[in-house]
Amino acid sequence: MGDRIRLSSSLLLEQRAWQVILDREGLEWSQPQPPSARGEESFSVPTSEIIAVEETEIDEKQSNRRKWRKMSKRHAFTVYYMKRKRPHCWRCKEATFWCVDEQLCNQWIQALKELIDSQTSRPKRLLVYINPFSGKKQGQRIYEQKVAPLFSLASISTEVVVTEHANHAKDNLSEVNLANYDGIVCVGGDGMFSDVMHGLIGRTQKDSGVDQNDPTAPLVPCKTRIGIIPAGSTDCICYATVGINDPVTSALHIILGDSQPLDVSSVHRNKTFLKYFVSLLGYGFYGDVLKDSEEKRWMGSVRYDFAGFKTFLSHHYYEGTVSFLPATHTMGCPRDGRSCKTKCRVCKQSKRQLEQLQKFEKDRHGYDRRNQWHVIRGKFLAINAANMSCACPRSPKGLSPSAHLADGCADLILVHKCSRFNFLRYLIRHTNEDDQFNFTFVEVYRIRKFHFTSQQLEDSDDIHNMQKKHFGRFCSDQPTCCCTFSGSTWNCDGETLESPAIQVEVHCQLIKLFARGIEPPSKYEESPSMVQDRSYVGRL
Ligand SMILES: Nc1ncnc2c1ncn2[C@@H]1O[C@H](COP(=O)(O)OP(=O)(O)OP(=O)(O)O)[C@@H](O)[C@H]1O
Repeated sequence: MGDRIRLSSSLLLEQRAWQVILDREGLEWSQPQPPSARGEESFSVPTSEIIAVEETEIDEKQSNRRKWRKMSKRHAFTVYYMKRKRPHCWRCKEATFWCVDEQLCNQWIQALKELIDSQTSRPKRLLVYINPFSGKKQGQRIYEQKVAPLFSLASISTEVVVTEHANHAKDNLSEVNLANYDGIVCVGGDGMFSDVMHGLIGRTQKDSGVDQNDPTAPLVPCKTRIGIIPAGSTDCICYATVGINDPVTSALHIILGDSQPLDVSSVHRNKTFLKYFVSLLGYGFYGDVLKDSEEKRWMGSVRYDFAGFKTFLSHHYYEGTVSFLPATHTMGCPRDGRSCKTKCRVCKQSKRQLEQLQKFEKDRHGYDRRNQWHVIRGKFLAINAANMSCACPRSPKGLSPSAHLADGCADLILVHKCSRFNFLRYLIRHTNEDDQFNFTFVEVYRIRKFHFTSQQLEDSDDIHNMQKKHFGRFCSDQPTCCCTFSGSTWNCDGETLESPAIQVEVHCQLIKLFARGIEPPSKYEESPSMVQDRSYVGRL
């Protein structure tokens, strides 16, 4: 605790007397004379984890309790704070302290309010977009029952927009006055997040006069943070940045004003902007699974397993050229086993070094980077660019377990043509402890930029004519292959993208989320056992 004590009083909690101390570091309560059987009891909540304070309404039953009869008047205040329930899962807890007089009670409430207000990173006004059709169509219910009461407890005002069509949030963000809000919240899945992200990045570039179609234009980072309340059928971005898909935990990250910078990659074809992604851009296997699953939406969530199995059996491979610029500014590499954690040092240092490198490249205008590009021609079962680990409940370590959220890099994973059995071994390694990159047919690089051109496009300027002319070309050297099409689709953060040639660039820390990355397990162990175990949310 800090040395500047603001308040120190003897207060009652759960009918026992405690010495309660408040300073700028937080709130601490301990037993002045611990009963010998119980041993010393002391609890603390850091300021950054105090959610709210309220004067407590005292009902008849409470005021008639034996201990209270000694006091002439009854006054109490309740402190709401964040408690780690299990790894990555947070809850709002409460502790009610009883004071001997009204003046003391008001003094405590005032001091706690001042302390909470000193947390300037916390949002006061939020713009909330809810997709009513996300996942199991529970978005609105989840928001109203689990999230809105917490926002109101934390005195956050909200403007809620229930989306009426695809891209509603994106379109809306092009015209709202962003200065009116401290953050944007999306309630839905990865698609909804993507809508909000595209809206916010597009708006920021437009306001700054940056042309998104220019692949060489440095993008302006967005100031407004985005919060994700997971309610979709796929919530991978929330999982990879918070560690769990839990609406209450995400709401608490927003309330406490967490901030997690995130890299965003842009996808262009020549001078046309196509899309942004923060998680995965996958061609071949992951593109085909997505395309097939989109055609089978009527199957519900089982469509992903079905499409995955079918795509695995079809075993298509794709020919093309990948060229990439390796990341030289970062001290991390894809197989170093150093996963991205809260306050990641790799991300911080990489950002600093990238800024120096970009300044050097700018100063030496015309600096020839061509000789630094690597070129790989081949036949690929999958080409994946992972901007983050891409961990999800199905694959808790993700496609690239050591990829970082904010280091200005992506991990480019090239899975060359191999037997079905070997490809199955590769896929299985995403679910166990073994290194999924330890195969001769898998290459992985940490990169800043990459280009891909499919074989068809290299052969001709007109891809459509080429598909007709060379139909089945890729099957010709694999007689058993039953392939009836020659190009794959890109899986761009769960949205399909058709383009036989793309240019990708990672933009370091372009956006910020209300999150803090993955907390190490020690954080959970440090969390104090609490005197009261009444969950605020549990009562809602
Ligand atoms: N009211 C609406 N009607 C139809 N589509 C909408 C609506 N609001 C948002 N969308 C679109 O729905 C898409 C998917 O949304 P979201 O990711 O929230 O749900 P999901 O169930 O997880 O989706 P998916 O199953 O595609 O992963 C988004 O691209 C978004 O633009």
